[in-house]
Amino acid sequence: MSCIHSNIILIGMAGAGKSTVGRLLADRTGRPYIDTDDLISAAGNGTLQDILDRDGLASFQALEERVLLNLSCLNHVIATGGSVIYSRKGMAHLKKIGWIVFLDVDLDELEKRVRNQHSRGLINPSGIGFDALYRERLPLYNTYCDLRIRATDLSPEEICEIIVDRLERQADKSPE
Ligand SMILES: Nc1ncnc2c1ncn2[C@@H]1O[C@H](COP(=O)(O)OP(=O)(O)OP(=O)(O)O)[C@@H](O)[C@H]1O
Ligand SMILES: O=C(O)C1=C[C@@H](O)[C@@H](O)[C@H](O)C1
Ligand SMILES: [Mg+2]
Repeated sequence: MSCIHSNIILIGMAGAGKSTVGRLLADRTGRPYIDTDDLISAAGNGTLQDILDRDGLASFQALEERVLLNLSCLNHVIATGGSVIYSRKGMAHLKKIGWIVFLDVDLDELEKRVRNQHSRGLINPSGIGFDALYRERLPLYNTYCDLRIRATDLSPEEICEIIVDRLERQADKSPE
């Protein structure tokens, strides 16, 4: 989908900076900001880890899918949870309503940022280590994205400017 009038949707691993960049990008582009993790927390009455511990993985993923399918906004910035790529239906819906940007951060940097792997509601269906989880997910993030940003050595502000620049170039190309 064209990015001009649609949502800008950030995907990537836990710790990639989706929420940090998402808030900046919302301010910079004057779009409202939504974080699907907040919607899951509200719908599930607890932190992500509470919901996982209380209801189990399958229920968490069903709730996440419902949250994604219920998104009907336009022109928002949407930060997602790292696990959205496990929902085929959810991702098909996101592709319809927005322009998907993958924040691609190297494993070494993610490991430095994600210290609380066992309490942050990490979705790990195969029960593997963080490095294997990264390798399992990488092809999925790449498959679903419209734009990939190699974000490892960039500040949130620099990432935000790259996205804005792409948006503006897209706007220049569109017919009146
Ligand atoms: N570009 C960046 N450079 C350095 N640190 C960053 C960058 N972006 C985010 N961070 C830091 O990394 C951590 C994780 O960021 P953030 O919560 O935005 O990630 P996320 O992708 O939303 O993760 P999750 O999937 O868990 O919601 C935070 O401590 C944040 O300050
Ligand atoms: O990457 C993940 O599996 C997730 C990380 C959490 O921060 C949340 O975004 C959500 O629980 C999924
Ligand atoms: Mg986040």
